[in-house]
Amino acid sequence: MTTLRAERVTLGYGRRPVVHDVSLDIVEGGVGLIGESGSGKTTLARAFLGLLSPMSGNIWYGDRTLAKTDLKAFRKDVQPVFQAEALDPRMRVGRSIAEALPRAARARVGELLEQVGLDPELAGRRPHQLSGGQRQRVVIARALAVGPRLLILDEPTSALDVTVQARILDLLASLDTGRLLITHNLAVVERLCRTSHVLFAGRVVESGPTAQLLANPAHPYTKALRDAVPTLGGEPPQARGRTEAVPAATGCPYRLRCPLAVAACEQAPALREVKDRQVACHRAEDVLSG
Ligand SMILES: Nc1ncnc2c1ncn2[C@@H]1O[C@H](COP(=O)(O)OP(=O)(O)OP(=O)(O)O)[C@@H](O)[C@H]1O
Repeated sequence: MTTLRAERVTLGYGRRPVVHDVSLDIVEGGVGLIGESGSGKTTLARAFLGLLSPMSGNIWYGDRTLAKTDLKAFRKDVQPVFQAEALDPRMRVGRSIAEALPRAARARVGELLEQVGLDPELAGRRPHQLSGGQRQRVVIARALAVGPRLLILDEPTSALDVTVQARILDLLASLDTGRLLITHNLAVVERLCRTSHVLFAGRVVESGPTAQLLANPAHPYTKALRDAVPTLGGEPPQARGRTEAVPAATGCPYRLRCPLAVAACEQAPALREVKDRQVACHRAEDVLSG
């Protein structure tokens, strides 16, 4: 797999950086980006798609930076899968898919619909005449039309109910493309991504193998995210720290919310290796053993 890689990337809008010094490889087995709203997930995804240039650092595709890559070929290799609402409401879905195909290959629409588990007859419908799950399958078929090596998926199932979501996840898991998946749904990363990165306030605070990271978090924020997932019939999640607190401007950005914050947290922690993780927390060992 040709790797797509961010190297010490800072990204922003105008002159305001919102993603800071992030390094991240899209490796085999799927990579998840987890974090709350506003943490910078979509901004990073836009940079990986070549839609936003870094303020500093580089995005590499194989041995070239995106600035020096043939973007036409790159856009065939790396395809976005966004939410189904992005489909043109006036266009028949078959035409939406055909638009992504080279002229000579337009007959492949039916085949692509079948590949994502849809009846080719549905090509003549408009998006509002399909269910939410069917629309999401159309979005996936459209992304697959150009034969991509890598999919960049932004909340691909968040608008769907749980059973439909499960079937879309089965479909995505069956595809032989690489993937970068953005979500706040931990069950989704667990299913589709072997490696995950947790973003807080535009910084990676923890990276590692998804299963271990969720079973035994090393950063208090990962732990809070995991513990906030309600379980049927389980204890309600306990309030830890102040969830409404804005990121701190100096020191550890999480310290105003963190129940474990100590004086040392006024100094920003660097990402460091702790067991099978990279974690930016002075108290990672305490979190792991806690
Ligand atoms: N086009 C834009 N212009 C200016 N600021 C922006 C723009 N898009 C995003 N931002 C800001 O950048 C920060 C990160 O936003 P981003 O959309 O990447 O977060 P996110 O983690 O994807 O959030 P969500 O889960 O809500 O989509 C936020 O503070 C947001 O307000």
